[in-house]
This record gives sequence, structure tokens and C-alpha cells, in this order.
Amino acid sequence: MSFNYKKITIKVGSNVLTKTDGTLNVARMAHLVDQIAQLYKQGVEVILVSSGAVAAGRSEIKLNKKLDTVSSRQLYSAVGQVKMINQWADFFTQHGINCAQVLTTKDNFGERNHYLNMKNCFTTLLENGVVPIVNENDTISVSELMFTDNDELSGLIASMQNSDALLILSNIDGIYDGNPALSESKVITEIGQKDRDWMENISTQKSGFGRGGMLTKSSIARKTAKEGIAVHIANGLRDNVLTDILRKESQVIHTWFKPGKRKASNVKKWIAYSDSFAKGELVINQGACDALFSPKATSLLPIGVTKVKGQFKKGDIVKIMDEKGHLIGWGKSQYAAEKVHAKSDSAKQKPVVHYDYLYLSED
Ligand SMILES: Nc1ncnc2c1ncn2[C@@H]1O[C@H](COP(=O)(O)OP(=O)(O)O)[C@@H](O)[C@H]1O
Ligand SMILES: N[C@@H](CCC(=O)OP(=O)(O)O)C(=O)O
Repeated sequence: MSFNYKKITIKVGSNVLTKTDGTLNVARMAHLVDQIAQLYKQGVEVILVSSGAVAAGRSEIKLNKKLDTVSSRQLYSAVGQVKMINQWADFFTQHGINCAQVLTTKDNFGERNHYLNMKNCFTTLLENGVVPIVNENDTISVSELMFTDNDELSGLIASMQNSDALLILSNIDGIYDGNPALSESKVITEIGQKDRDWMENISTQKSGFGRGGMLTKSSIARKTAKEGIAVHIANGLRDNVLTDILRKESQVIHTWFKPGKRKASNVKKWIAYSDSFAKGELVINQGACDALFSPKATSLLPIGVTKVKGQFKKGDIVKIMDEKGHLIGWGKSQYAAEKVHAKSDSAKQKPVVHYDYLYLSED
């Protein structure tokens, strides 16, 4: 099968871009740019999410005293990002293509106006024929303000830019139906919207320089595919992997998450990725759960809220949970935390979360 996409987000993991000694895998980077250039010249818009700054920096710097985790990540990424982006830029220039560096933090996606600002930046670059190369700004993002990893960031960007597909390139052929180290394990080639069995086989194991492992890749892949964006998890160390998946009738062994129907509005898509920005929690009763999951578009009313947790302001994103602690979804609260409580006895009030600003998790 071949896939004829017009707009793609490609995420490349640290282990594809660096050799085992941590130095940049320049030959692999050149080969990836050759493929991207080929697609670009055929009219495909590409956003590249590139990991590897920390790994590249680590191989450059010899520490003279031990540093804590945050300081060393700041040091390595600051040094490694320069090396990496220069290398990317050199290769793109050889093909006559302009590329640009976009460094971002989770904060840039938390507020709706910041999110729209990011979106505008990518749109402008793409409209001007520039390939954006994105990475988390590791030098200034610390612990709770960090993305789980660049897989999370790439899902956000693919969704924000309405990409046709997200291609996650790692150092492994895809998601295996068992421990990837065992010879009897096989790559799962297709995952449909309703499939669930494959999830049991994902372990917390990571590769040498990886941050989130297959666990984040697979949960981001599911979420992104549910929104109507195809996701491919493939081996970035395999020659011609991008051009083969996109343009050839060849069978590249990898995992393809079939896209669901495109249904979410732009606001809902932003909310879909807001888990880590949520400022508080609304616990809702069974009646409210049933109403939200009914086929009718339903907003969440204060009367269905049994508990309010955390300090949030009007307009903040909140998590919605049922009374058994299951995640129901996320939404933008129309009340500050203390106001939801005060009015919870009336069914006639404006909703706490309006349907247009509500995203249900459906898991
Ligand atoms: N079922 C599975 N199938 C494939 N890989 C798995 C599975 N369970 C755990 N993994 C691990 O996930 C790793 C890829 O994630 P990660 O190390 O974060 O890579 P990257 O640097 O590309 O983001 C694989 O190298 C493998 O060790
Ligand atoms: N921003 C970090 C990448 C962190 C990360 O997500 O790494 P990976 O799991 O290899 O995609 C860096 O450039 O080193």
C-alpha cells in the first residue's frame, strides 16, 4: 500500500540521529534530508520534529564536576541543538531548501492565544516554502513544564497544523506484539480505531537516548489517529523509509494507525492535547457521564459536578473524571474553581464546560 499525503509531520527520535557513541549520525541525517527534499519537490509540506540535542551535546562536553539532571540537560541541549540545527541546515541548503528552527515549550500551547500564535508561525513558514525544524526548548523547560517527550510535541503539531499524517521514526520497525527482543515477536502492521489488544505488549523499556519510549508513542498515535490523522511508526534507520511509505507500492514493515473520521473542530483538537496543561479537575456524577456520552451534543452543567479539585480560573483547561476515578475528558471551564461549587444546585445555569470546548476521551 502507498500513501499519498500532501502535508506531513515527521518526528525523528534521538537514536536515529545519533550513533551509539552519542555523536550525530550525519550520514543518516543527510539521507533523511534527501528523502524529505524529494517529497518537498513533489509538493508535500513537511514539518520536522527533531530530537537529539541532548544526546549530541553530551558527546561534545566533558564535565569537570558532576551536574544535577536539570543542569546537565540544559548544558547538553544548549550545545547539542546548535550542532544539530547547523547540520540540518547544511543538508537542506544543498537541496536549495530553506529550513527554520522552532524551539518551543509546553507553555506555548497552554493558553489558546499562545497556541494560535504557534499555529500562525508554522503556517507562515510553510506558506513561504520553509521546512520548520522543531524541538522542545530543553534549556528553559524544566520538570513539570516539560513535554513527556517529542512524541507528545509532534502529536500536538500534527493536530494543530491539520497534517494528513504523522510519521514517527524510531530505531525499531514499529510496535511489536511481544517483547521486541524475542524472535517470535512480530511487528503489528495495522491498528484500527477499535483495536485494543496490542496495548498489552508495550513495555516501559526505552532505547539508549530515548525519553518516553513506546508507551508515549502509542498513546499519542492513538489520540492523533482518532482525530483523523494517519500515524506511522517506522524505523528511521531503514533506507528510503519515508519515500517508500509515501510514494511506493512497496511493503515497508511498520505500524500504521488507521485514521478515524476527521471530526474535531480546531478548538476541540487543542483541548484534546491539553492533559498536561489542565489546572484542575471536575468530578461528575453518573447522570452527567451518561449525558456527555449520549449521541446528542451536550454541555456539562454545574449540577452534574460533585467535586471540584485544584485552583483554576475561568477559561482554564480542566480534567473531567467520573466518581470511580476514570478519565472522561477535558474541557475549558467557564467558571473559576470556587464558582462551580457555589452554584452547583441549579440546572438552569450556564454550563461549566460548553460542548464546543469539551473533548471526551472515550477510552
Ligand atoms: N512492544 C514494543 N514494540 C516496540 N518497541 C517497544 C515495545 N515496548 C517497548 N519498546 C521500546 O521502545 C523503544 C522506542 O522508544 P524510544 O526509546 O523513546 O525511542 P525514540 O528515541 O525513537 O523516541 C524501542 O527501542 C523499544 O526498546
Ligand atoms: N528535546 C530532546 C528530545 C527528547 C525526546 O523526546 O527524545 P526521544 O524520545 O528520542 O524522541 C532532545 O533534543 O534531546
